[in-house]
Amino acid sequence: MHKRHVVCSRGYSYEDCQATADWLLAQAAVRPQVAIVCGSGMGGLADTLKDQVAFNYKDIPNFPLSTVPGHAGRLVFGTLKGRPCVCMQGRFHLYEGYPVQKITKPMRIFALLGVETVILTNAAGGLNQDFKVGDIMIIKDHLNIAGFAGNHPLVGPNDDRFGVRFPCMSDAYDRDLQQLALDVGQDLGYGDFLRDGVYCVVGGPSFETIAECRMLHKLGADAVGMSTVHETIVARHCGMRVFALSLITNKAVMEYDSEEKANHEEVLETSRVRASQLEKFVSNLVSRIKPSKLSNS
Ligand SMILES: O=P(O)(O)O[C@H]1O[C@H](CO)[C@@H](O)[C@H]1O
Ligand code: HPA
Repeated sequence: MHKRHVVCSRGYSYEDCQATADWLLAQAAVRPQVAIVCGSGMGGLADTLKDQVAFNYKDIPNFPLSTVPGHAGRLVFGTLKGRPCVCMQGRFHLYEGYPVQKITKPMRIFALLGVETVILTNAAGGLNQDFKVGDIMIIKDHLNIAGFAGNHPLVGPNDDRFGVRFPCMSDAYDRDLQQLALDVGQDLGYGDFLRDGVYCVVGGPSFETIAECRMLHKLGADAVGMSTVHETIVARHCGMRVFALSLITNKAVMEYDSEEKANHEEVLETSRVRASQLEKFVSNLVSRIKPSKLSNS
């Protein structure tokens, strides 16, 4: 009982999430069906929303703050090809020092806003040797190595109002949405740089060693990054569908004679180069997602 009180009082309880959702619902007329999270350097996605109502994270009650370059820190409501959406222009990462419950709290708030589908985007290093910088990888599965050891967003008392104690993750990434994204990519002529694969989350903020990259690849990962998986788990826990993609912004360094060095500037530069194609991809995908219930916005 005491333990439950401690966890709830940190600001991640159902009531805390509901209070933030109520505040947002009172400020914005849009009732979003789709939530989009912008990866590093991909904040331009949010700028494509029409009829925007935007909030700086610092002005939203009980919302974390963005601290990473390439993550502006704004929550943008609006429409994308007529579909009501909310977009996180900036996400939170474990290495910023936030507890995993805090970086995933926006997912619970989205569920309480009535969001049905979450689209997560990220920048990632390519481990699969067939991948090239600039490829877009549709995430079909993930490896949550830290999660095996207990650094998992659902650790703590379970609130059944969000979801079940032991949620299934074999269907974490919605297969219909993956197929729809492939169709959208083909229609846009993106076939040459559209892939699918397994994303592995690491804690960061240092990039991986050569031995770590080789290990992750052997374990079945095609791309490595420092986000997304925690958000996926929490979004699934509260019943939302998830589609996720990685932009391969750099090749993971796998050879000892390589002169390459992973760096955040290259990550942001690759995101900039692919920005308009990513925006088209996501907006076309959003326009073709069938809502499961009729919106009143
Ligand atoms: O996953 P997103 O937020 O796109 O950011 C990726 O880019 C940063 C490293 O350059 C890390 O934060 C990594 O996770
Ligand atoms: O190579 C990487 N490793 C981890 N995170 C990343 N985010 C972009 N590129 C990378």
